Amino acid sequence: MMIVGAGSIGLMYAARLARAGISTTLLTRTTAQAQALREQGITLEEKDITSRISIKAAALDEPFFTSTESPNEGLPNQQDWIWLTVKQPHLDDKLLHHIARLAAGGASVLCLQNGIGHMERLQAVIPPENLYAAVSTEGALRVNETTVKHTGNGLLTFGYWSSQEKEVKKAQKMLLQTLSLAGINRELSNQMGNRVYHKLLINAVINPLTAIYGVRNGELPLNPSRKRLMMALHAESESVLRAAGMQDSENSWERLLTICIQTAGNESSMLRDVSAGRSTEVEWINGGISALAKRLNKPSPLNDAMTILIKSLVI
Ligand SMILES: NC(=O)C1=CN([C@@H]2O[C@H](COP(=O)(O)OP(=O)(O)OC[C@H]3O[C@@H](n4cnc5c(N)ncnc54)[C@H](OP(=O)(O)O)[C@@H]3O)[C@@H](O)[C@H]2O)C=CC1
Ligand SMILES: CC(C)(CO)C(=O)C(=O)O
Repeated sequence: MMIVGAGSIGLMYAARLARAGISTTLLTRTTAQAQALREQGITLEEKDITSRISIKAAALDEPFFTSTESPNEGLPNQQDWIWLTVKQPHLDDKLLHHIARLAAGGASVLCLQNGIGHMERLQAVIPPENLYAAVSTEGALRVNETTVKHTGNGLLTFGYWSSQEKEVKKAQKMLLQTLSLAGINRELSNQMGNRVYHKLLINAVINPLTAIYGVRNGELPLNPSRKRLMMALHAESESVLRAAGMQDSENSWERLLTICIQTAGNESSMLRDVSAGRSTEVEWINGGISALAKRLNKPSPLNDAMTILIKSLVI
């Protein structure tokens, strides 16, 4: 396994895979983080136990990964999986180029981003039979360069991004087995577009509103005015996503409220980004819904407003 992006989700999955004895390499942005990981391993904080796990790590632009003299040396092969665990704003042309190069030997690419828009960009550089979308409901929070907290158990759902691809390949079976060996709850889906839309609907409501009001997920529906705004944003987003092809969205409002309760103590990722002054994923969440609405000739005033409001909070 090769995991690109040693943040919350990348460190959490890398630690659990490596702990199960699965060969795992973390590819970081900085050489300093790769060196710290090589020296100290990953400290994984779980509910009852904290463990230290040795890990292989390198910076993505270290000579080993960028060499043009022996371009295929050390690169992943057809049996391997490359997990992409960076955030949406990180996925620039340079990183896409790196990913394409890493995957040139036929490795499968698993993309764990929330929001929409990234898969279309990856589709331009990765063949459809090797490109997978994933939706994770696990919770993870990076404490520092080598320490991560596993904040909530969940499920990793993955499957081909292209609906044309049907064959269950050896690589998928291998990943299912590997995840099971690592104690990671997982399922294979042939409806990833739909899964991505369902997660998007949740993120489009909880993330911007918790960030604007500065509240944890559980507090959001407790105030009646905030709850009315949640309902209106949910109705608009659901209507756009249904028009775009989302299925099985009955009871999605109740599901949204259940997630607020299940993750009551969480600060949403957007609230955390805004508080830390980092760029957010709003452009790929509410901005993604606005872009779909525009394409479908539908109005999306609330999603448009969320995008502007969140962007104005991070200068
Ligand atoms: N955290 C969670 O619980 C969940 C997150 N997700 C989704 O997963 C994705 C990742 O989230 P999360 O882990 O929280 O984000 P983080 O910001 O914690 O991690 C992103 C990591 O990507 C690294 N990165 C950025 N650019 C590059 C690059 N060019 N090369 C290598 N690494 C790079 C960053 O490095 P640096 O720090 O050095 O800049 C950082 O370590 C997001 O789309 C999020 O929505 C989905 C479900 C749950
Ligand atoms: C589901 C939710 C809202 C949990 O916090 C999330 O995915 C996020 O914070 O990005």
